[in-house]
Amino acid sequence: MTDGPTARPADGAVRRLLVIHNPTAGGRRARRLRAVVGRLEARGLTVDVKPTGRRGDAEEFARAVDPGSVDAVVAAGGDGTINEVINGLASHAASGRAPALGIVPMGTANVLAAELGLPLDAERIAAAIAGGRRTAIWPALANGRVFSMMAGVGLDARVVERVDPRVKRLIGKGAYVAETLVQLAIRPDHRYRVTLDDGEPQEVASVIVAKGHFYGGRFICAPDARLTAPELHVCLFPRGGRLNALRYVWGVTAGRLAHFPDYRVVTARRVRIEGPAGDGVFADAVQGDGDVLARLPVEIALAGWTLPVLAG
Ligand SMILES: Nc1ncnc2c1ncn2[C@@H]1O[C@H](COP(=O)(O)OP(=O)(O)OP(=O)(O)O)[C@@H](O)[C@H]1O
Repeated sequence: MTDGPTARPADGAVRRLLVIHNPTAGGRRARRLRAVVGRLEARGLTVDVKPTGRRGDAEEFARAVDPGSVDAVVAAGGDGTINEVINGLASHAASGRAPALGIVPMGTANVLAAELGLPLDAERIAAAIAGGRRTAIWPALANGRVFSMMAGVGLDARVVERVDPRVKRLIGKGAYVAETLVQLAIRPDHRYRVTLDDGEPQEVASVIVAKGHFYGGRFICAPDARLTAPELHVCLFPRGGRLNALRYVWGVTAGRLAHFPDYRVVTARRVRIEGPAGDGVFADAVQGDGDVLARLPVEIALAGWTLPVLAG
């Protein structure tokens, strides 16, 4: 992908950075960020750190960036903050002028960092950012909102929607395990209609639309999905009821999904998901990159542009 007419270094080097930092992410791992910034400055980079004050700030800060004045926008936070930054960079990327995205993983699961093979120690994070090696990823849209790794409808969206951020801060990933158990016990048995491209609608209990092959940490639902491929991998969990939900959760966590005769992964360019009217107030949630991104019905498709990511 080309960078367009900016004043960026012709050699693609990364010299000027805007770091967008969620100070509430991942139990406040501020020390990691300080260490990374120190190492970047020691390498001669100009680093401007902007902390977010509330949800939505990261997206606004990234959207307001002048692509001619920074070489990279670094998201320092969890997958939710990275997702916001990517949404903010979307219009720049659509016109081929996006600064590269850098990542300082500070979240609970850090799925995007895992997918890109990014390190977690300060020295190697700084080296990946300063090194300037870019990987072009193909994000997708769910009702116009960008996601880079996965969108889900059904049990996982319900867990994402209901997990208590305070519990997440206290016990990290355990909060998702606890909320999954709660939802397995209390969640109504909803069914969804999924239409892939111009095919016939099919009924499922849950669906995950994957751009990357890791899910919820380092579980794998769509083994062949790649961020760098312009393709959606649609994971279909057809059977309803609590026992099947439990079986699917076990299949994902134990790496046994591929052995389930009813589980399928198919590729598509467009996915439409419709569902019940939820609890009567809100339609069921659609999670994207681990946050609620939309509500049903949802149209999912490739965004149609690539984003350069500093992947080391
Ligand atoms: N200053 C802030 N105060 C409150 N919420 C924020 C702030 N900045 C960002 N957010 C929101 O907090 C949510 C969670 O943040 P983030 O994903 O960065 O961290 P996390 O929840 O610790 O990690 P993970 O997503 O891996 O579980 C995001 O959806 C983001 O929009």
